[in-house]
Amino acid sequence: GPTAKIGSFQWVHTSYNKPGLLLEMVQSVIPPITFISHKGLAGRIAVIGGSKEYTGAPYFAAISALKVGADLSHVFCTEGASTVIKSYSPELIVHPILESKFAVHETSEWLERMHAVVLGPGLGRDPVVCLDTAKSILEEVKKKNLPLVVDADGLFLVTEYPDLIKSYGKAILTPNIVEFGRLYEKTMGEKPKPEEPVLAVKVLSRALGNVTIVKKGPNDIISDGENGRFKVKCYHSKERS
Ligand SMILES: NC(=O)C1=CN([C@@H]2O[C@H](COP(=O)(O)OP(=O)(O)OC[C@H]3O[C@@H](n4cnc5c(N)ncnc54)[C@H](OP(=O)(O)O)[C@@H]3O)[C@@H](O)[C@H]2O)[C@@H](O)CC1
Ligand SMILES: Nc1ncnc2c1ncn2[C@@H]1O[C@H](COP(=O)(O)OP(=O)(O)OP(=O)(O)O)[C@@H](O)[C@H]1O
Repeated sequence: GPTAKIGSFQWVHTSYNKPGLLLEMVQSVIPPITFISHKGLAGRIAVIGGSKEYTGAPYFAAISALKVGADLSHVFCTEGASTVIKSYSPELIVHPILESKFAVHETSEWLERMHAVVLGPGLGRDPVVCLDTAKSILEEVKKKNLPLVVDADGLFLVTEYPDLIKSYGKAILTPNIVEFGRLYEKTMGEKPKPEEPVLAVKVLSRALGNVTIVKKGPNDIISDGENGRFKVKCYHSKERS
């Protein structure tokens, strides 16, 4: 299939046959540099995640947003994670508010200015922080109609309450094989059939009202239940990123 080189990774996009299409798609999302733009216009990202135990995952999500071109990256985490994440990088803006009783309100005010949200990396599964606060924050994200990526413990939350994400067209779920299996079983009432991995992703996406699912693995399988069903194969060293 056609290939495009991005950094040291080579991606093969298997269902489109036009050479260079992926590169064109990437170019189309890069904003032009002009003299009238200012810091923030190329992307303000919110990462909801980070707990006493897990500080790496939210850091990587937030710093990756900056590395691919966003201007500002905020992390909304617990007190215990905050100083650690701040000291990984002076570039991140870190709000230690997830345990505050005003967490939802305060986060929601910040969300007014955000362009996209990532929910779940390193969030943990605390009944209050994850199942209560993060749940309410997800509702706020939906009210504001913001693009949303749900990963890690955000997927745990969504597996507890699949209706939370149902038919939210701006959601992208990024389960690994284990997270996918749990969400599939909860939603479909049976385990996914391993012999039909692509169909399983499509079926789950449909059952959740066509949210986009990126099932990670040796082949990432991406589907919105209808169009653009494809596999992305990633050729690089076995060391993963
Ligand atoms: N540095 C940080 O801040 C990070 C923070 N993170 C945080 O960690 C927390 C727990 O997340 P988790 O994935 O370890 O636990 P869970 O979902 O219970 O699964 C455990 C079971 O699933 C299996 N298994 C797992 N992955 C698999 C795979 N890809 N492919 C195949 N099998 C796989 C695994 O099998 P095993 O390897 O033991 O054989 C085991 O049986 C969560 O709070 C998250 O936010 C992480 O996101 C990482 C970095
Ligand atoms: N067996 C594999 N061989 C090569 N690359 C893989 C393999 N499995 C996963 N990957 C790559 O690693 C990425 C993350 O998939 P993985 O299954 O490790 O998810 P994860 O456990 O949620 O990891 P992370 O928390 O780092 O996102 C995939 O998108 C893919 O690019």
